[in-house]
Amino acid sequence: MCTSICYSPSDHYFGRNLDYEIAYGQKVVIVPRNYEFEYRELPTQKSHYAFIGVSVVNDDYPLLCDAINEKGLGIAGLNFQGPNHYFPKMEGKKNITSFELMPYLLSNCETTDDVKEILADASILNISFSDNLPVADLHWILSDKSGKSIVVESTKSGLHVYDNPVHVLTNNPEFPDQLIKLSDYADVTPHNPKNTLVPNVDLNLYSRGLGTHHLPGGMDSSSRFVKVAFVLSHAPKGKDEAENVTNYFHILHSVEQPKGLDEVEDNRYEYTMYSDCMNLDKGILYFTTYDNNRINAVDMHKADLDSKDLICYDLFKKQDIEYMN
Ligand SMILES: C[C@H](CCC(=O)NCCS(=O)(=O)O)[C@H]1CC[C@H]2[C@@H]3CC[C@@H]4C[C@H](O)CC[C@]4(C)[C@H]3C[C@H](O)[C@]12C
Repeated sequence: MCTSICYSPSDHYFGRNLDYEIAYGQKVVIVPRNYEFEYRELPTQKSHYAFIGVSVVNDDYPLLCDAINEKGLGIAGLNFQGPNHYFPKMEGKKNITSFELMPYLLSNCETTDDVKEILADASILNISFSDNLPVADLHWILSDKSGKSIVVESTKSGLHVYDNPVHVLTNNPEFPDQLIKLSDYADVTPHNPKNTLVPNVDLNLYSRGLGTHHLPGGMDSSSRFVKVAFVLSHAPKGKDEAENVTNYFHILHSVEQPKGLDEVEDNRYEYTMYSDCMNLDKGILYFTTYDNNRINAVDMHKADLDSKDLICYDLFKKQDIEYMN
């Protein structure tokens, strides 16, 4: 499972929890403007917008999990096994493979409106990157620095682009169904509830936080969708970057998966491998990992963005405890 959000207190902060049981050796990667992209069915691009994100690097190619570009557009891919369907090559359409979608959109778009325009005549091509890598069944959330979010899903009925008013995405079911389920929790509130159950009885409201009593807490995709939508929509605005980044991680970590709770096969558990927070306005990527709670950061603007070569930084690090005595 995964969870992605866009938090917009003033600047816009985009990113995700990557929850899985297999580490693919992800790194923080900067793709500079002159790194050449050869696409399977689209013209080669010698230069494009620069971007930064978390990526598997295979044969010097960035297989992105999530990233933002220098114009303030962010995109993350989340598992969508089941409803997902990619297509054979379609004449008269832009055929984009699923692993090319993120780099292609980040290379060419500034906003989610640009993305809608580019995808109007596109189809997601059912081709794997190489014989030893599976085709990943994904859907995508995109946000931009105007604060808009959209979701892109390719299903048997075609390619769909939805406006995303709650600025969150998890996994199945299809996005419109996730939105409908929110209604079941419409009365969840940060306030202590008013007793409308037995109004003439003086109930002892025995705890703080009873307004959230019915908030789901499961590891499953719809529970995380509802919970993070609630946490995000009530998150305070910080007064500076550090406070906003701190708030952001508290929102995402409210739906993180500790090891041991989500068994995917005998004795194998999915857990939150990393969480990242990318400032769409400033081009900075912050991250924490399962084994390292410290917030680490990479600023794309401190790198040579006119280069031709990928720039990589380690993501998975050891725990870093400050012993005080
Ligand atoms: C596993 C992750 C989703 C996590 C998630 O949502 N877990 C819910 C499980 S569930 O919903 O409970 O079943 C996804 C998200 C992005 C993916 C990479 C995208 C690039 C590349 C595409 C290639 O084609 C295959 C290899 C490749 C490196 C991909 C590996 C893997 O697929 C990644 C990491």
